[in-house]
Amino acid sequence: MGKFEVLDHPLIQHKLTLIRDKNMGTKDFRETVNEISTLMAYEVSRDMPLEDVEIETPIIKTTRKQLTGKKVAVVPILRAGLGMVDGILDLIPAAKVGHIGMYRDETTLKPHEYFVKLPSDIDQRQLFVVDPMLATGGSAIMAIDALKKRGASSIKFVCLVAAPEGVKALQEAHPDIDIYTASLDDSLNEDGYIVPGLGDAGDRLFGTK
Ligand SMILES: O=P(O)(O)OC[C@H]1O[C@H](OP(=O)(O)OP(=O)(O)O)[C@H](O)[C@@H]1O
Ligand SMILES: O=c1cc[nH]c(=O)[nH]1
Ligand SMILES: [Mg+2]
Repeated sequence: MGKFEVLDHPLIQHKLTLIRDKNMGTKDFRETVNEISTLMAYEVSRDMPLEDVEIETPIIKTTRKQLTGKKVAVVPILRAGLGMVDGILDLIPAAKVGHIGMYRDETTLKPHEYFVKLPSDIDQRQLFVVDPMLATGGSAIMAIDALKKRGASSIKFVCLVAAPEGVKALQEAHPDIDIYTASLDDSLNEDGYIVPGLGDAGDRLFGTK
């Protein structure tokens, strides 16, 4: 079974509380989601492998560490996942970005895929699949199905808020992936929204309500 981690750094927790407030406007919401995503990228990249490399400082030759292993691609689940991309690229600027478009039918809560555009070498890359909300888990499961079908094998899923139902479903469907969230919330309501949650992340990021 992959990891399941709640990233409880105080800065992440504080900023998450700020964006839960229904009175926060689009500009501040977008900026703060990016800030949280940068902090989460720092935590999620903790286990990136290092190798020894010989360098020469102005003083002596020495052997020090540099990153090795798979290069990264960030894969936002559209639309709301887009809100996390720039914050992650601030820390990992050389990462490629793939896009998976997914919307959840408001009545059935079933996800529908409408767009997939990925770097050609996703089978060689460490993927960070990002979406602020893991609710029923349907969208994340379908997005990761689409990635695996195209050869992806190293996948971390990063969200801001997760419902217990979504975590369970995602772990059952894809037991090999690591899941990182800033919060494990209480439950889902009858409309499929996370409680307490932060509302509709896509609408709040893009002002579409
Ligand atoms: O776990 P699930 O039950 O599948 O729900 C979570 C999905 O719902 C939201 O997207 P939405 O369908 O609202 O699309 P949007 O990002 O374009 O607003 C959210 O960003 C996730 O992708
Ligand atoms: O609470 C939720 C659930 C799904 N999608 C959202 O944007 N918010
Ligand atoms: Mg939405």
